[in-house]
Amino acid sequence: MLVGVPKEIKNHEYRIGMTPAGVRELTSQGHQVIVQKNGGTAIGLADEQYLSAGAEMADTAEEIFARAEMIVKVKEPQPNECRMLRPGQILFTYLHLAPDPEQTRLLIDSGAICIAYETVTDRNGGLPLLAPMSEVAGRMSIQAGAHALEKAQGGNGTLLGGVPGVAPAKVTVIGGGVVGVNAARMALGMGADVTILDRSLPRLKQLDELYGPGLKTLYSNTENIASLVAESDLVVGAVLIPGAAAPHLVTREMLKTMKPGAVLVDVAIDQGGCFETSHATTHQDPTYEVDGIVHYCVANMPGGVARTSTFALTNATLPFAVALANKGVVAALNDDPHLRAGLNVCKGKVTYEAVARDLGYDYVAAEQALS
Ligand SMILES: NC(=O)C1=CN([C@@H]2O[C@H](COP(=O)(O)OP(=O)(O)OC[C@H]3O[C@@H](n4cnc5c(N)ncnc54)[C@H](O)[C@@H]3O)[C@@H](O)[C@H]2O)C=CC1
Ligand SMILES: CC(=O)C(=O)O
Ligand SMILES: [Mg+2]
Repeated sequence: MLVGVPKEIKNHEYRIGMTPAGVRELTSQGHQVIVQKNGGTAIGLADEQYLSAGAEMADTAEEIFARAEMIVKVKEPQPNECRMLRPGQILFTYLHLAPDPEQTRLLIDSGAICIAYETVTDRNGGLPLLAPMSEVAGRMSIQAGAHALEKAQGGNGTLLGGVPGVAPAKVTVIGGGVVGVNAARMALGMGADVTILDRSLPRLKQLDELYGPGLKTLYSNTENIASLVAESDLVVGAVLIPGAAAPHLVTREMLKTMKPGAVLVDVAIDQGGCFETSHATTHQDPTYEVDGIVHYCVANMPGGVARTSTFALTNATLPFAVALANKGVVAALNDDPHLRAGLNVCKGKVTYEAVARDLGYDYVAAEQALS
C-alpha cells in the first residue's frame, strides 16, 4: 500500500503521524511511505532519518493526498485537507466529529473511509489510541492549571502545593478515566488537596484502592459538582462519553459561586467541552476569562509536548496502520471489531452511532457501509 504522512497544519501542532521507526516497519513489509518534507523536523525527526528508513519525501501535502491510498495523520483534517481526500481513500487520524458539523459534512462529501483514533476500542473496554494522548493531556492539565493560577496569568495566586504553614490549593477533577487519573496523580505529586469525581462507582472504587486516603473520591452529580466547584482553585474537566458531545457539567451559573481567579482546564474540549462557558483555544492564546474565572481550553494539548506525544501516539497507532496496509481496509476492519469501532464515516455514510445522533444524520452500520 502507498501510505502518506503529511505535515500537521493545526496551530502549534508539531506532532507527526509516523516516526522513522514506523516507516521502517511498513517499508520492510513491502509498503511505500511518502512523508512531507520537514514533517518531523520541529521535534528532532530529520528528513534524513525518514529517508534512511525507506520513505520518499514529498514537497507538498497536495502531492501526498493525491497519491496515497491511506493518509496517516494526528489531528482532525482541516477544511483544505478534507477537500483533498478522495472516494475510497483511507484516513487514519483523530477526528472528534460530534462537536464538528463542518468537518463531518466535508468528510461525508469526500467519499473517503475515515477511521478515528479516539473511538478504536480494546478488549478491556478501553480506548487504546486515545489513552496515550489522554495520559499526556491529563499530566499537562495540572502544569497548565498551575501556570494559569499565577497572578500574572489572571489566576488567584495560589501555589498548588502550598508551603509549610499555608494550605495547598483545592483541585477538583471531573471524570476519573485516563485524563482524570493522570491529572490527579500530578496534582497529588505537587501536594494539592485533590478530589476526583466519576459517575462510575467501580471506577471510584478502583481509584480509592490505587491512591488510598490521599485522594478523595466523590460520586458525580450536579449537587456534588456545584459544591466542589465553589471551593476549588483549579477544576479539570476530564469526562468522556465515547464519540458523543461532552455534557455541560459546570454551568455559567456555577461560575458566580467560584473564587475570583480560579482556573478551569477543560481537557474534554475536543468533544465540545464539559463546562458551559468553554470554547476551544490554541497553544498560542490558551486562556480567556469569563466572570473572573480563567479558562484553559486547548483542543490539542499533547501538541505542546509534541516529541513525547509523537512517540506515545505512534507506539499505539502503528500496529493498526500496519494491519490496514497488509490486509487492505475491508479485511482489516472486518477481521477486527475494535478497529472497526474506529470507523466514523465511510463512503458518504456516518457509521458511528453517537456522531449520527448528535449531528442528525442517519446511522449506517460499518458492515453495511463497507460492503
Ligand atoms: N484537549 C486535549 O488535547 C485532549 C483531550 N482529550 C479528551 O479528554 C476527554 C477524556 O478522555 P479519557 O480520560 O481518555 O476518557 P476515559 O473514557 O478514560 O474517561 C472518561 C471518564 O469520564 C467519566 N464520566 C462520564 N460522564 C461523567 C459525568 N457526568 N461525571 C463524571 N464522570 C463522567 C467516565 O465514567 C470515565 O471514567 C476526552 O474527551 C478526550 O477526547 C484527550 C487527550 C487530549
Ligand atoms: C486526543 C487529541 O485530540 C489530541 O491528542 O490532540
Ligand atoms: Mg484534541
